[in-house]
Amino acid sequence: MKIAIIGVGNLGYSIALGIVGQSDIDVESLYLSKRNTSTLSLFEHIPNVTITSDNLEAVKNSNVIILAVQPGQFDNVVESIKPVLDPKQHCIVSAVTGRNIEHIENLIGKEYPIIRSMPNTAISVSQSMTCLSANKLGQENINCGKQIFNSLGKTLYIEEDLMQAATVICASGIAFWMRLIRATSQGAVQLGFDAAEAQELAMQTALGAASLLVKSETSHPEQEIDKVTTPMGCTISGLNEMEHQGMSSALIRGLVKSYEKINEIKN
Ligand SMILES: NC(=O)C1=CN([C@@H]2O[C@H](COP(=O)(O)OP(=O)(O)OC[C@H]3O[C@@H](n4cnc5c(N)ncnc54)[C@H](OP(=O)(O)O)[C@@H]3O)[C@@H](O)[C@H]2O)C=CC1
Ligand SMILES: O=C(O)[C@@H]1CCC=N1
Repeated sequence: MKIAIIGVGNLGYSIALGIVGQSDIDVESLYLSKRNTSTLSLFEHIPNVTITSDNLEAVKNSNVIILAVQPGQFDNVVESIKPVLDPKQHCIVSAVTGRNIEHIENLIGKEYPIIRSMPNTAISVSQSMTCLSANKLGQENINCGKQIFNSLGKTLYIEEDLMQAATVICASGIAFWMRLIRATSQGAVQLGFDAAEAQELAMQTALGAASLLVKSETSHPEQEIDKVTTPMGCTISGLNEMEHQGMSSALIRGLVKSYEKINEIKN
């Protein structure tokens, strides 16, 4: 694959890190394009990686075009690369929030494979949960997206009308889980651990909890909770207090609030 990432900011940079750190993807070349390339020095001496501020050069020399600019920058960027787009050469993979497939087709035409993707920043460590949807040609070429995103975590193909919800759960979800881990660290410091120890305890326990579900056959959180909550013990006391304080409710309401906000972004 010859890949171009157009817009190498928070997300594009994470995708680039994932791609260069992953030997499972057969990448012949990787173009990283943004206006100010000084932030890309980490990639300077990596074989097959070209850093450029020329989007047209990146697109001409690639066949998978990953778009990772801000929604407000998207239309101008797509219009500017349109003259060098070729439906026989290019598969378009957009990671841009709130710009749906119909919108992209209206900009470039229906004759392109278009894959809409929603990765998260854990793609930099090959642990993204990436949701994908596609137009008809994109579905026929879905392997070009799956080859990349399956190597950098897991993928789920979804109907496009679930993409906003997927963004909240998976992409914003990184921030939500970080805050839960941070709050656990703060509690651990109050209970006597130093900051570094506290973070290690919080991180590894979060990883362990998720791994139990990923690896077990039963895969239901409440079954794992039952194993830990000794009758009249400390776990159930703490857990019930958290629920009295609205933990599940706060999380669900936060997810719904994010969803309401993302739906305010106009196509
Ligand atoms: N951050 C996240 O976790 C996630 C973000 N997203 C989506 O990904 C998209 C990008 O988000 P994020 O990475 O946070 O945003 P950033 O602002 O960090 O990145 C956007 C990048 O685009 C570059 N850019 C802007 N204009 C151009 C242009 N004309 N040509 C080439 N590059 C350009 C900017 O660099 P420069 O100014 O140097 O050109 C910048 O590095 C958004 O649509 C967001 O909704 C999706 C999932 C997760
Ligand atoms: O917060 C946002 O709007 C974007 C979409 C998902 C992650 N960042």
